[in-house]
Amino acid sequence: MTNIAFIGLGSNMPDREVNLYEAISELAKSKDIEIVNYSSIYETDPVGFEDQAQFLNMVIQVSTTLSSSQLLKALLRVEQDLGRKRVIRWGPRNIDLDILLYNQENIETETLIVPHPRMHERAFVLIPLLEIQPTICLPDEEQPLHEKLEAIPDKKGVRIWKRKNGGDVFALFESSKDTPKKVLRKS
Ligand SMILES: Nc1ncnc2c1ncn2[C@@H]1O[C@H](COP(=O)(O)OP(=O)(O)OP(=O)(O)O)[C@@H](O)[C@H]1O
Ligand SMILES: Nc1nc2c(c(=O)[nH]1)N=C(CO)CN2
Repeated sequence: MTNIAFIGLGSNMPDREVNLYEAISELAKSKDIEIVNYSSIYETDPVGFEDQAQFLNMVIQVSTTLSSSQLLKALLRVEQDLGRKRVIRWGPRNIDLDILLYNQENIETETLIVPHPRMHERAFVLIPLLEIQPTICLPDEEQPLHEKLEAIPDKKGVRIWKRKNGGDVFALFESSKDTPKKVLRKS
């Protein structure tokens, strides 16, 4: 069975762009995960714990044969492989991967809550998610998510960093070499 999930990515430790690229590249290597769409990259003001560097955030859409718990394990493994260290809750991280939505299921286990419990109050999640899927709703909800975004007072804290080029590839530029790295081909 093929499942559709939306994953939120964030990084606020250098090199932020490369961290996002490497996480996406690691996920794309899995035979069980196909990346089918992705947002632009946004630079965002930290929320929750504000005394830290600005983040780069984006959202990707995946098609996967993994269950939600297997997908979480895969995300945690990528975070581990990229050397993520948890010091302060909501503090600086080189990479953070969150399952935002998994099919249109409500999931609650000891280790996994989907939809992500804070996504509806985070412009840094909703703006890239709605870029991919403008009419998306939370499971069992009539209200489209864009209406929840309109209710979030401060959206200034989310600014385009690298617009998805709309072509058939999403090109990330390494800050040093400035050579595009083809990360994904849109299916
Ligand atoms: N939807 C989800 N996506 C990812 N992790 C989740 C989710 N729901 C629960 N978790 C659990 O949260 C744990 C801690 O996640 P993490 O330290 O990355 O939180 P955070 O990203 O800093 O904060 P937030 O959850 O507010 O984004 C993970 O080990 C995982 O077991
Ligand atoms: N702008 C921004 N702020 C955050 C972020 C994030 O990804 N972007 N992640 C957090 C914990 O998951 C807490 N605060």
